[in-house]
Amino acid sequence: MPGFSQANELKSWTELATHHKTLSKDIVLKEYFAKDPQRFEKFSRVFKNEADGGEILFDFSKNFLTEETLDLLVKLAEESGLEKLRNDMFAGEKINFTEGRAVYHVALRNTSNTKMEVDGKSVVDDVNAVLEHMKEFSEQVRSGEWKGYTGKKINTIVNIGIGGSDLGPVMVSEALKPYGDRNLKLHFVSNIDGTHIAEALKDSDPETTLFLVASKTFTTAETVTNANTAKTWFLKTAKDDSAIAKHFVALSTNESEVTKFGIDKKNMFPFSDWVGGRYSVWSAIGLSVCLYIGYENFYQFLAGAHAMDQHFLKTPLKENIPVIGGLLSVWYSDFFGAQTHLVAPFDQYMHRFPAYLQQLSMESNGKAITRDGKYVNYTTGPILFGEPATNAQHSFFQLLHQGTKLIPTDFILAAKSHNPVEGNKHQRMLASNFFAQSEALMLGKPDSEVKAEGAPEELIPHKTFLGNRPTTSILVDKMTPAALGALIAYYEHLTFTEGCVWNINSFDQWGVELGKKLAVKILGELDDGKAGEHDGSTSSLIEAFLARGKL
Ligand SMILES: O=P(O)(O)OC[C@H]1O[C@H](O)[C@@H](O)[C@@H](O)[C@@H]1O
Repeated sequence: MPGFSQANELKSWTELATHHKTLSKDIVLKEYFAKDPQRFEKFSRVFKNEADGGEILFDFSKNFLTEETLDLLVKLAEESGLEKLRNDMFAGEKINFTEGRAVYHVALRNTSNTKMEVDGKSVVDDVNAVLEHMKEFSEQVRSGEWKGYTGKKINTIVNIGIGGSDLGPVMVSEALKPYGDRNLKLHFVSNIDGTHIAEALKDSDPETTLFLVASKTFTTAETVTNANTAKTWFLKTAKDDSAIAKHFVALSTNESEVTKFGIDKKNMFPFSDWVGGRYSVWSAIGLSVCLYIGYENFYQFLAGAHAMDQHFLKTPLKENIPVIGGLLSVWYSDFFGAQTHLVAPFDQYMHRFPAYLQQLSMESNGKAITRDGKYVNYTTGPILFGEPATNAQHSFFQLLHQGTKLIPTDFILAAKSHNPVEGNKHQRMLASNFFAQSEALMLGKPDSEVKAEGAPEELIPHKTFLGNRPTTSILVDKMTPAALGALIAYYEHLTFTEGCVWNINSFDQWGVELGKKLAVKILGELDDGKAGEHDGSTSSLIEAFLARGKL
């Protein structure tokens, strides 16, 4: 445990509160840029990705910060014990103390084969053995050497998993679609809603479909139910249990449940309990990605994340990109009263990125209890949301520009498009929006300008934009596997930084357990056709469902 309980007991927190009083009255971003021609240089950082030689430019200069702010925020990180907690994570210490586990997803992408141990035992060989198995298997499936039970090549992959066993694989395979094998059809089935599996099966042929049952625990009701439905569907045609080995593989930590389900141990891709669900795309859970983009690209994805890990581990805090991102988030949440964090990728392939980040951020830092068991005296994890731009501009950006809420926003763009259609015209239009939005959010539109445009007097307030809305712009060279890996690792370490300052355990998820237990009890009542003891609303709703939903 660190030497403090509540973050707001720290000296730097009090100093930040005093600093905030003056800064919040004074800061007008456009004026700060006019006053300081070096502002961009001071508050932007370039990440050099050793994995593929690419760069990512993080421009923090359109945020509410001065050199004093940054110094105080760095002091806050130091006082909160960020360096120790970070080093403990990289040393395989059990920093997820409520579950007695190490937090070691960084060991899954240890492409430099650095010594990494848990309980004094190296994990490097085990990690590499699974990667080797993934390589061999993905090459067999992609080449057609791996055949279905009737001797046909696999052309459809159905990943059955939910939460961290779904969001990472689906997001990454969408984001890296330009690297995908278009002869492979991918489906991701997560929802217990029968529609999800039914639609995937309608589109599949049992002779050529491979099911990946992805579940860390292999006890998640949705996944086990969907996997059993898939097995029944498959056996209806295949008839023979021995055919399962060619069509079902498991990605899991739970060998006994996997074998009970009927999947052979040799078709199981294991990982360890020190991999949290929302950090598991780097593990065997990423097999669908590996199959789709091929092992070399998957390895590059890991290497890009590893490069960001090294940056996070070794760079002084003031230059440390994810640390700055995390500290800014704390700054907005706890001193400016921001409730949200918007992430808008200007990249259609990244359309599931905000959904992925929702689990990463909100499952990690949606907590209110400090590491020593007290209720926090301040606000913690923001509500993260987002949509790809420019679509988002045409829906909810109205609230960003003229609403009453402060919404710290990240904009992400890759300079080089994978599809430079029409002589790159689309890309130039996309990029012009990326620049225009952050500029407009900062500059606003004063009433004098609206007036000069000839707007009638009564419309002037409606057409005025106050501006001074903070944004972080993230410019990637090209969205390669290594760039995406680094970008995800950036958000992971940003989330880590926030959780450390707030002194909460970012690595458990007890909050999702309650709903699961209650649902099991009510399922029994639905099976019996009678509502049990509930409040008036719940019983009536159950009765109404039973009356209307009869098959
Ligand atoms: O991989 P599993 O074990 O099926 O878990 C799937 C999901 O279940 C729960 O909702 C949480 O624990 C998530 O963090 C997890 O990702």
